[in-house]
Amino acid sequence: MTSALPAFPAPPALDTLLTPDQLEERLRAIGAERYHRNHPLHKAMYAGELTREQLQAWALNRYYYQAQIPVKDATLMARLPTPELRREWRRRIVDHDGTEPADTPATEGGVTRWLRLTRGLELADSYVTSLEGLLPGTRYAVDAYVAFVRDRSVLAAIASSLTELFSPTIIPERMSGMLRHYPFITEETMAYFKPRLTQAPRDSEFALAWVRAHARTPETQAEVIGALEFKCGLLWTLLDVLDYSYGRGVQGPAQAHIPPGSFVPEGYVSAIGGKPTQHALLSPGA
Ligand SMILES: O=C(O)c1cc(C(=O)O)c2c(n1)C(=O)C(=O)c1cc(C(=O)O)[nH]c1-2
Repeated sequence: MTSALPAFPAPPALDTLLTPDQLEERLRAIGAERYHRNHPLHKAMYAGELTREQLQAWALNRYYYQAQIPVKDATLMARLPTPELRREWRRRIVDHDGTEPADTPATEGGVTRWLRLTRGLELADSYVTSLEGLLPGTRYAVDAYVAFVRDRSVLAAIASSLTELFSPTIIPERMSGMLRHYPFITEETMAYFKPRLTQAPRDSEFALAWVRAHARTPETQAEVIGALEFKCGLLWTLLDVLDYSYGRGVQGPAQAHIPPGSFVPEGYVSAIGGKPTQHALLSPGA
């Protein structure tokens, strides 16, 4: 039995056909307006206005995005029709999952590098990877990305990765702001981000060229625009749910709405009651 309503209906066609340059201009305008670089929580983060516990919550939740990116890419790769496209997507999976120690070159993947950040913030790997303390909103938003690339056209799926066109703007401001403002953040804990500065432009240039070449009707151009809007909304939502759940700065605990079962930092207990998630933290000396 097929369901009556598609999970992600295609948006209505554009009124006019855009040239590839006009389409790219539209996509860049969407990024300038909607990318999570403009989210108030991102700005507060690199301005040094968050507490260590709020950064723990961010890193813990964003781990799920990192962990599901290779799942998303493998889902898409299975749908790609040519060896050239599959090779391109295979490299993305290797970037995130790494290679075997015996492989040449043996590379650490992005998911493992993310754990350096969560460890630097004193979260235990076992707690982070168990996904136990995730906010439900994080889980729904990230799962929607995997479902989107599974259910929509290959063109829309490829276009949904185009937020990476804009990540080279957000990563340097996040890295330098965090290193400057938080004494417990070091180059080592931020190691995840450096390789992304070369990986993201390479990946997004390929995806952009492919989209420019293949979105040549008002229908497909609308799909591409809709895919990028969907993805910007997803990244925005990841920050919205953190903001709502943990608040910002020293006022955070008084503003917090932590859902039952999600990570409860020690500093939130007097405001919200309940118990802190002690097993979330590295044991001293670990
Ligand atoms: O730090 C960021 O703000 C940021 C943003 C994005 C993005 O724009 O989707 C990605 C990443 N990082 C990232 O690290 C990453 O591996 C990644 C993969 C993808 C994707 O859609 O395939 N986006 C992103």
